[in-house]
Amino acid sequence: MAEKFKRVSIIVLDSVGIGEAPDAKKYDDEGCDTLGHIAEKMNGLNVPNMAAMGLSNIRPEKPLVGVPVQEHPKAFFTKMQEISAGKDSMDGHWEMMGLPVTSPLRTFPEGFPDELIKKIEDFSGRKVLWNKPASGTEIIKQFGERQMETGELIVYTSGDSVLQIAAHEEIIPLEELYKICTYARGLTIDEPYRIGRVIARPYVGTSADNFTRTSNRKDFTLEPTEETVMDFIKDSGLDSIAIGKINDIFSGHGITKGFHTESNMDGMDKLVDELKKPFHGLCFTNLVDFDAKYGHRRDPIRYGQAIEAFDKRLDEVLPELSDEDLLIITADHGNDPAFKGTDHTREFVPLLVYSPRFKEGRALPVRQTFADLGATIAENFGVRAPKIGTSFLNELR
Ligand SMILES: O=P(O)(O)O[C@H]1O[C@H](CO)[C@@H](O)[C@H]1O
Ligand SMILES: [Mn+2]
Ligand SMILES: [Mn+2]
Repeated sequence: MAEKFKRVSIIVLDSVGIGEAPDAKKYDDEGCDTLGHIAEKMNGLNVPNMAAMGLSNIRPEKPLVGVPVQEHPKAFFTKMQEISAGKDSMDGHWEMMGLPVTSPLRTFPEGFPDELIKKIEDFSGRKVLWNKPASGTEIIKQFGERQMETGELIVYTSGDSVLQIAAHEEIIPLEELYKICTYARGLTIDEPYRIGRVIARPYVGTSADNFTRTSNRKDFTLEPTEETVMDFIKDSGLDSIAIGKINDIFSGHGITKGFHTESNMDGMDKLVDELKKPFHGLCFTNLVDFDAKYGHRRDPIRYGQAIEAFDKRLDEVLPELSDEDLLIITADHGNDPAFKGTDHTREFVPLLVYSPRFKEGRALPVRQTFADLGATIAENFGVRAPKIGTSFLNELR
């Protein structure tokens, strides 16, 4: 196969947006800017690796505080706009792989209909608590102790198309929680519910002041409605390695090997391990802590520290790359920790494209859809192209 790069590694920094999208108003997200606000709150972001690649060059008109614009950026850089209707992980990742979600998935700002809740109660033999939007860490503070006494299910949602069930691991065993989620997933695939994700949210602890969620979180995502670039890669006999929640997001489709991760750092450990082996194809990593631990929690300082910790781990990634490697750093949506509310924000996402083969990078045109990424990878491996998306492979020289 005459591919340009033998290995393509994508790292999705979950929710690390780079400024409001042109359609942010439609989502009531005007003024959001995940990276920009974090860099301000940190009084400067210390990310030498991404800085050298050209992170601030993506927006020279408003560089990120502490991230100098480079005269000779090491990577090709730009930002991408999302065309999917939603601003959740599923929409973002599917669109990257050529499958935008154009008909909006259902959201339930008033809670889920009684009929659906009743079915979950009948199936589980447990009563449902709350059934409204909430922040996951707050809701277990509020109801965790009660759940420990009564065994009720804490069901909540957000601005996204999600049905989440929080359950204390010692009260509602994991296996039972997953069973209930699988049942709820089955009920909510088609209209009138059509929910993007059912998410199991297990936690442990003895009282409200020490409840902590565990990495046994599990996302039951809708099955992709059509094949994606992931399938095209796998079907061509190439490796398609998934690290973190990628496997859940694609319901295992188009994946030859999937790794569950405990944290961003665990995700980076696994990526470095894979890079040390001679794979041929795609390695697709999602680092979810940015979103789950800091974005939804509206904690800009710890969010910023996590970005700095990630950048430091690039010190171990970069030496593993040869001229036959392409490394792509991007994100799936925004989640500005300095913004109102606790939901995702409609933003551009950064795109850094690096190979040791490049003498120097430069600006790529702003991408009109995340699908340009999938189109580029498909062209690289000579596999079927997605229905939408413009490859920028030829510009990488
Ligand atoms: O507040 P927590 O439980 O982290 O939930 C958040 O996580 C979901 C998935 O990213 C979002 O839709 C939001 O509800
Ligand atoms: Mn996400
Ligand atoms: Mn999220």
